Amino acid sequence: MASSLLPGLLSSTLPSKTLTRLSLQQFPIRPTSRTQYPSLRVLSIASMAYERELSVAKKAASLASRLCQKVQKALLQSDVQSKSDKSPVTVADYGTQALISFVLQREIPSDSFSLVAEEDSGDLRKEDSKEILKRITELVNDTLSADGTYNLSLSEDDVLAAIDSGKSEGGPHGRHWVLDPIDGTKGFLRGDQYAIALALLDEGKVVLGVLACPNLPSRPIGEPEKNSLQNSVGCLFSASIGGGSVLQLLDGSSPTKVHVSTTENPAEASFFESYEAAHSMRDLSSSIAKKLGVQAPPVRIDSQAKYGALARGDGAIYLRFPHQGYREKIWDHAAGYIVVAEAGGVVSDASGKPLDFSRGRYLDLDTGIIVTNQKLMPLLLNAVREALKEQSQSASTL
Ligand SMILES: Nc1ncnc2c1ncn2[C@@H]1O[C@H](COP(=O)(O)O)[C@@H](OP(=O)(O)O)[C@H]1O
Ligand SMILES: [Mg+2]
Ligand SMILES: [Mg+2]
Ligand SMILES: [Mg+2]
Repeated sequence: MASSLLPGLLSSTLPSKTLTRLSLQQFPIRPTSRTQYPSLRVLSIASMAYERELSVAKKAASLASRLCQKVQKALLQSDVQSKSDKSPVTVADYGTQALISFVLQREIPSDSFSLVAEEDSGDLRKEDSKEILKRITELVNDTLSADGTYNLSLSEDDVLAAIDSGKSEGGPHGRHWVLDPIDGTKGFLRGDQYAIALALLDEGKVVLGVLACPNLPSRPIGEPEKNSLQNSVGCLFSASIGGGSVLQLLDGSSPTKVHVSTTENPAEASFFESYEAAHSMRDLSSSIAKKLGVQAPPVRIDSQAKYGALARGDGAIYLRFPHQGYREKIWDHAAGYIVVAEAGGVVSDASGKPLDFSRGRYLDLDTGIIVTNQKLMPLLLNAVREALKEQSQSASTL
């Protein structure tokens, strides 16, 4: 539980009077009101219940975006490490996890939640990681001090403890924050799309989610630039249960409700898949798209930015079919799931079952994940069924 998160962090590093509230004007911690979002409907009772958590999540993710942007601009070879599963991890993944864990711990009663997050500090505690830990600690402190909300500095031990507070197993009871500090690390390294993804599970259900996509243009993907407003880059999607999905720029401006594409015609629909060929079976996606009558070629984007783009109607379908044996983790989908669901979309496994985020750190899935609007889902499920049948028939004749 959270009382064991960041042991000693607050008491050991804070001057006693520094329990200040967050100050960023564009992401106030005070409950959002109708006057701030004049174009929005009054939020439902359910979403009001998580209003404070939502504003804390937005604040934490936007702070983390600044840290990531700084690292991405000046990425050093020494900023990148390889995890035991050979996947990449950078100072920005660790820095973001420490920063967000710290903000949650400061802003939300600490005995009321746990944190399920992707990274851990194992590699950073090794003798040859001293320099990298120093750099992460500097990054976190620079980001905090540039923001000015917290008048304090974290020690290296605080940073390690903050990262390790994300070891929770989650599960069906209580509240668990779910964090992917950088989703799409490979995209981040290429200078492409990535997302900071933070969601809250309450009694096993995703009740809010925030997706910060620092490299996502405000104009729809695939649409040419038209004017200077459309040239802005950096999107923050947020959603809470019953409250709809909102997109604003990362600088806090232009909050608007978003909705998934309403197209009923697969010939007009475009589909998203992973940029990384190793993350999803492209032959299978292409066979599904063909059966459905989709004309456009796949749009390949890294990270949960796909969920955000789909929530605002840039494309109508997202197909994800990992190779056999791969186990999906909850932090790769929780925030994206609620952003799409609250924008009117449907997210399910390949057999049409809803995703179950209550089973711990992994999703227990049937084959793959498919996302689209309510009208197209029955057609998509038929196409998936047929394509999977063909795939297994051709495998058995080999
Ligand atoms: N072989 C594989 N199959 C499917 N997903 C994989 C994978 N290897 C890594 N991933 C996951 O794919 C995520 C990126 O998703 P996408 O393909 O949509 O960009 C990675 O998140 P991280 O970058 O947070 O590690 C990682 O969890
Ligand atoms: Mg990773
Ligand atoms: Mg991820
Ligand atoms: Mg990640």
